[in-house]
Amino acid sequence: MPNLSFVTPTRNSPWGTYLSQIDAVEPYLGKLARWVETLRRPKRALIVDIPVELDNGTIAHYEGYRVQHSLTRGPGKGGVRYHPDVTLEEVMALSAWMTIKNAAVNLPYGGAKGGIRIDPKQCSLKELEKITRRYTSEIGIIIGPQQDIPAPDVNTNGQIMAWMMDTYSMNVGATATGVVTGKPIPLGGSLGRVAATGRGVFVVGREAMRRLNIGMDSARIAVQGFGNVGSVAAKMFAAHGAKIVAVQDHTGTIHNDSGMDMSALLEHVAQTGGVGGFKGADKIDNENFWDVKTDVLIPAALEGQITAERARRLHTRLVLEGANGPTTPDGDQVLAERNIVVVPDVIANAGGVTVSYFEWVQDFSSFFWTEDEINVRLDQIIIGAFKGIWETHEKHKISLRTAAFTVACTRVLQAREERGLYP
Ligand SMILES: NC(=O)C1=CN([C@@H]2O[C@H](COP(=O)(O)OP(=O)(O)OC[C@H]3O[C@@H](n4cnc5c(N)ncnc54)[C@H](OP(=O)(O)O)[C@@H]3O)[C@@H](O)[C@H]2O)C=CC1
Ligand SMILES: O=C(O)CCC(=O)C(=O)O
Repeated sequence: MPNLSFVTPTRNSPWGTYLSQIDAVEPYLGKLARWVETLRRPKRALIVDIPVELDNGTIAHYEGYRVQHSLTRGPGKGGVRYHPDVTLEEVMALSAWMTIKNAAVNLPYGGAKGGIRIDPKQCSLKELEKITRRYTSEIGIIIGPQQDIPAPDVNTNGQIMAWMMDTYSMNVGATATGVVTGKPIPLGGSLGRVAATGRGVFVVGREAMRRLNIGMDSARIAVQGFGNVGSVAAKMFAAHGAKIVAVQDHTGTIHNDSGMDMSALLEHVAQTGGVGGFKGADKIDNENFWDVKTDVLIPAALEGQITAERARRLHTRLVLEGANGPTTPDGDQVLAERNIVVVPDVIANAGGVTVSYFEWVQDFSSFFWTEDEINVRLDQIIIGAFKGIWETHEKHKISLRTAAFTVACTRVLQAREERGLYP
């Protein structure tokens, strides 16, 4: 492990996972490998204290982060996560995966990510607004439409982006719609952004399934996480004939061997807040989710879910990583030994940031596209990027993850070399 004094990663922790992915790509970088160390260090990491007065009158302090892993190919870009387990180490890894993802689909961005260590389910709407506004002011010294552009991630949404945009705009004295993406449509948001990540998961999955001869009509799919990414992906796969046989979130794990009715499940989740208790499926133990017989498994929750132990139990042919970093290095090794194909996060979930890029471009030009135009362009970019990664995987006989990293790191390090080091 490189000697960064401010984190202590382990082999399967998020930053440790990212570092092992960089180790794997190094032999495929040719002469650019002399620059690889730049990828093992974030360019800039900001830790902020967020003091707020709660509804009961007490003062609470939350820890917030914004990490800009790379600014080599353009401004930082990446979401903001609200979760009680957020740490600097996790945000560093998430920001580094943004560098790789943005380069893998050739968007003109570096990579960044932010987060607050908080359980937003315990906060009132008023408290959430205060926390978001204070966090935005604190990280305001490093974000901006040309510097670093946040977006939604776990437990953040259009409302939070609206507060961030408003706070930043008040602080700079001008409306700056391009400072965040994933905004509501009336504030310069883009059509198609809410569904974009799940749509990208579906499009990449369909491309991979075609290459692996997995028929859509007969495909059995399990999804972990039924939020923005998992629910849209599940709905799209079901609409194209696949069977969603298992779904898991914090409220439980449900299973139906004949496939579930997605409209009814979405309705149930809208009413009750989770998949638990859904009448159209049986409840099973959470750990048994990993034993369900499937063709495609979509982890769409958090990091570190597919451990070596779970990877040994999977009955599937394809893992489609909707979440960022869901597979540990040990899990990845077991999947490779078992010939289970993994389409990595950095391409499988790149649809969201791609439409964020469209939103940013639309905000700058103040000219807005139709949803059809957005979806056609999204599909073109994602399918083209996946094709290039697949060809690299076949050419070097390497995993799709190492192939995606080869394409992306080559772009980042070429830019690094051409920019040079000194002001
Ligand atoms: N939103 C986006 O545009 C993008 C998101 N991603 C990644 O996709 C993943 C999901 O993000 P998103 O859908 O936006 O987040 P959401 O907050 O919308 O949903 C997260 C989902 O995961 C569930 N979940 C959380 N922890 C667990 C767990 N331990 N076991 C089972 N389920 C769990 C949540 O359940 P519950 O509600 O019950 O807590 C919820 O259903 C993350 O890794 C994120 O970084 C990647 C690219 C873009
Ligand atoms: O839309 C964006 O800018 C970033 C989304 C994100 O955080 C991700 O892709 O993980």
